[in-house]
Amino acid sequence: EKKRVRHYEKLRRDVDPKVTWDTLGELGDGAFGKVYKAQNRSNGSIAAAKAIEVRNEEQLEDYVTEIDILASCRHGNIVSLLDAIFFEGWLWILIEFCPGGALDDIMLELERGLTEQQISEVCCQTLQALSYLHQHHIIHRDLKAGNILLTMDGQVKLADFGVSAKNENTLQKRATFIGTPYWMAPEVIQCETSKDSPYTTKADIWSLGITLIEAAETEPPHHSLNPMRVLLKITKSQPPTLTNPRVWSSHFQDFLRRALQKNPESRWGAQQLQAHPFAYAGRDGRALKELIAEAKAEVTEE
Ligand SMILES: COc1ccc(Nc2ncnc(-c3cccnc3Nc3cc(NC(=O)c4cccc(C(F)(F)F)c4)ccc3C)n2)cc1
Repeated sequence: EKKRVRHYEKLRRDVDPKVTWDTLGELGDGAFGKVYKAQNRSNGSIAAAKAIEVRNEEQLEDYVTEIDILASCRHGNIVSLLDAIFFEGWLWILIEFCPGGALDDIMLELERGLTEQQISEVCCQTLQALSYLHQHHIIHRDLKAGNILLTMDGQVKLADFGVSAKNENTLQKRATFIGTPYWMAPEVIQCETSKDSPYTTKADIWSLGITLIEAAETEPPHHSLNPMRVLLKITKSQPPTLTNPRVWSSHFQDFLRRALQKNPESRWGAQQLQAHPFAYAGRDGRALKELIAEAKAEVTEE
């Protein structure tokens, strides 16, 4: 019968990506397909390009949600969509290239955590991205240092390299293969059905708290436990705190207390936390610029 071909506003069809984009080299081989660095032949802009093999229209539908979210998110602290092309069974998603890479890779490179000033700058800019997403009723669901990208001038760009499509129906599929649970909020693990779904925007705030501990200590709490044990630990234990509180300010510790409330109702929201002194101190941005310079310098030294 006639193949149903839907039209998606942001998706170009039957255009060979090679006509617009020149692939420069591989960026990594993700679980879903290959990721390349690519340059736009006409304006020279650099992109990260994900190529996914799509067997049929219904599988394409899953990925279109990700493209819709990326296309609708216009914010300085969220990665922006440069192009999306479906050509000869391959879906190409191209977003602005962030030369600094992901925050977890930067900590691996430097073999150390961030300073408190650098953490407050990550906190301030990530909160702005979360505020924007939450105002648009989008929940990230997988916030961690591995999904925080940096530009050369120390700007945070929130990304999501996890399984694509951030929508309810894949939530079920997602639920079957739960990602790494270290950053998961207790209510998400307990699937407490608050109203319609276990997730509320507050789940991202818990993950932000865990991500800031990760930025301070290079690993999230309970990182030595296996994923199954972590689910129990998170739901049973008191909220995690910094291992060595003496080396951190009371503002940082108070911020974590507000974000790592086990009851989502008493957990502060993104807007509220943006006014917290710890996030407010991170408005500057210079400390992150130094972090990138160091990480990049290390690479050239090798
Ligand atoms: C190893 O060294 C590096 C150095 C620089 C970079 N820079 C970079 N810059 C931009 N993107 C990437 C990237 C790397 C691996 C896989 N995907 C990447 N970006 C990407 C992200 C997405 N999707 C999202 O980020 C996304 C999807 C759903 C929701 C959201 C959000 F909610 F955050 F808006 C974001 C789609 C397509 C691509 C190519 N990587 C990466 C590794």
